[in-house]
Amino acid sequence: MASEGLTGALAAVLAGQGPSVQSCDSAPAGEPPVPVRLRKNVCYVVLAVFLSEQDEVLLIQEAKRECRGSWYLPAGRMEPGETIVEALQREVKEEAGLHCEPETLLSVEERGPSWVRFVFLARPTGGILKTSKEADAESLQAAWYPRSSLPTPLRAHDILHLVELAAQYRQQARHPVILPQELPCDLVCQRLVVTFTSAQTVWVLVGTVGIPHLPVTACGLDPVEQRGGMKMAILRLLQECLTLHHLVVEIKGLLGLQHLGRDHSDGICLNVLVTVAFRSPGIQDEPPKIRGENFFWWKVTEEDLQSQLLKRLQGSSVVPVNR
Ligand SMILES: C[C@@](O)(CCOP(=O)(O)OP(=O)(O)O)CC(=O)O
Ligand SMILES: [Mg+2]
Repeated sequence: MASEGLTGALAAVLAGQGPSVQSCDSAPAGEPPVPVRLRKNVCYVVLAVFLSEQDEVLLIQEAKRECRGSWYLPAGRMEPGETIVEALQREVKEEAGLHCEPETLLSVEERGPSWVRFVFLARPTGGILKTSKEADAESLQAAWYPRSSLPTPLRAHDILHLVELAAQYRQQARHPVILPQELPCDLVCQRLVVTFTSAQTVWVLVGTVGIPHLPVTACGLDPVEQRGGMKMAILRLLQECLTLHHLVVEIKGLLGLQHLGRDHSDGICLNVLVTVAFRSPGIQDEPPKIRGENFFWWKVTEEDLQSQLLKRLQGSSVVPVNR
């Protein structure tokens, strides 16, 4: 029988929130992971997609020598001490002249745990659009363009997919609003909602060290985990308790994001929905066996929680995490 705390934690994570990270259930071999420091061993980037009711996209013209004159979405590297939303609002003001509010996370992109980009759908809330008269080192100007005819050259074509994500979200929101929760964290880590479903029953993997909790895996900044991406930390934890070769593991995406930024707390915790299923198509009514004492399968029987979880699973109602 799960504790009330566990039910509350799962409900909070499904609502895009979540408890602050107390400890990790899995970490890279060797030295304990060092606290991350922005601009020292991690780089976080924020990027805003503004899509007007007239289906126009806000683009900025880059001033940097290496991409001068090319067009891109307002984006930039976070600075120590700021929250993710403060960084987004600063970059949009600097590059486009506008005040803004984030509507929701659209996507999280990673090139390993030391480079993570947070992509937001955002809306303008004031300010004056930057024209070429206000050109400076941050950007030459900003302008709205029809989504069907963006200017060239683009700094990089990766933004085309992001603009499409925004248009799809506007057309039909596939996931609830998900915004960063300001909670302290020292590492780049992932809290996992690992599920096994059979008929209309769903089990969730629970860590037993300390009080029962949703397991947390710390991401390493070593070359192996950099090359393998953030999924390596998830597979490492699962390998510690399950026999993966007869299972299919699917990392569905983000349920929530936790970061503080202030007080040198530069870590992030991604709350990630994961499914495990047996490779063999036979009907498996029970979840796969767990090795050791550090985890168990919790059958979610609380009706509302179970239906919320099944709904998220069936609809893949999560923010995509892409490499
Ligand atoms: C790194 C980017 O996602 C763009 C954001 O970084 P900038 O080069 O625009 O940084 P700032 O000078 O802080 O605005 C592009 C990439 O290749 O990742
Ligand atoms: Mg920039």
